[in-house]
Amino acid sequence: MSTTAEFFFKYHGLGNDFIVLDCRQGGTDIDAKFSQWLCDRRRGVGADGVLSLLPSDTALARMVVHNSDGSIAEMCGNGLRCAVKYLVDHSGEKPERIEVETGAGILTCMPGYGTDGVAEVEISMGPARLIAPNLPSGATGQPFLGEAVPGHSGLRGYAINMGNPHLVLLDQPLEDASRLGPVLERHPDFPERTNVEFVRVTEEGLAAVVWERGCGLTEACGTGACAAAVAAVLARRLPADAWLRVTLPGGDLHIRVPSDLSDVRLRGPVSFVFTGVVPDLPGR
Ligand SMILES: N[C@H](CCC[C@H](N)C(=O)O)C(=O)O
Repeated sequence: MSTTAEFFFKYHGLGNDFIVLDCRQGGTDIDAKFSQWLCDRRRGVGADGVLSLLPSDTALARMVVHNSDGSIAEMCGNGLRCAVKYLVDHSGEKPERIEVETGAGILTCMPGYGTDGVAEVEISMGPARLIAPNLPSGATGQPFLGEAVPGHSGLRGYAINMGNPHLVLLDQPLEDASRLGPVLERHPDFPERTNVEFVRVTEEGLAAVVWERGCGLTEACGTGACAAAVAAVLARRLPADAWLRVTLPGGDLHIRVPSDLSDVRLRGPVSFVFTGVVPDLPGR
């Protein structure tokens, strides 16, 4: 099924790249096959995901996140920053804040402006959730913090949910991401699969590599950076209520974790790349 969007708009946040489709007029989203094709870096446009913007009764738009494997994610931090740049730059206005409906709730986004429209976006990401119901601790309503990952006794993980699931491995070598990421993404105690963060605590904050659910290794991951910072604060390795720098392969994101975990903040740059005409899916 194609979409009611006539044009696509390509953006990235630190190299985590997305195709934005504005479907608010016709209201028709794409299906898994169409998003897989659009994301194909040889046969399609190429991206880590597709962000469909649909009508919303409660916000400027509802954002649906399609991973490059065609699966749907509840939330995407870098993607929401890209969607905000599209929505604001095409509005003819320069609002201080806008609201977007996501799978993690209605989130408030604060654009920062440069010479070419929105240059940076801060997002109020909402709370970090700590209960992973299928992990052993989840059955008793306890958080999974720094415990041995079932079936991987040498790994200690933090299950942090930012609307989407994350398994954070503090002090795990970043170079293990391509080997261990695909195994842990499909860990049986994460029936919806999970994103996996490999994190080193540094003087300035964190260094992280993320194996993303439904995408694989990416240059950056907004919700992953938030989950990594929450884990480091809970482990008392970094301070709460302070802006922390998370260095990813594509660059730096800044995260602020409140001591009550109620409203995690994500801030980072966003770039427009190009636009094009949405063709019908070949062979359909
Ligand atoms: N692959 C993720 C969605 C995109 C998250 C990431 N790109 C971000 O910036 O938060 C998932 O399935 O949960």
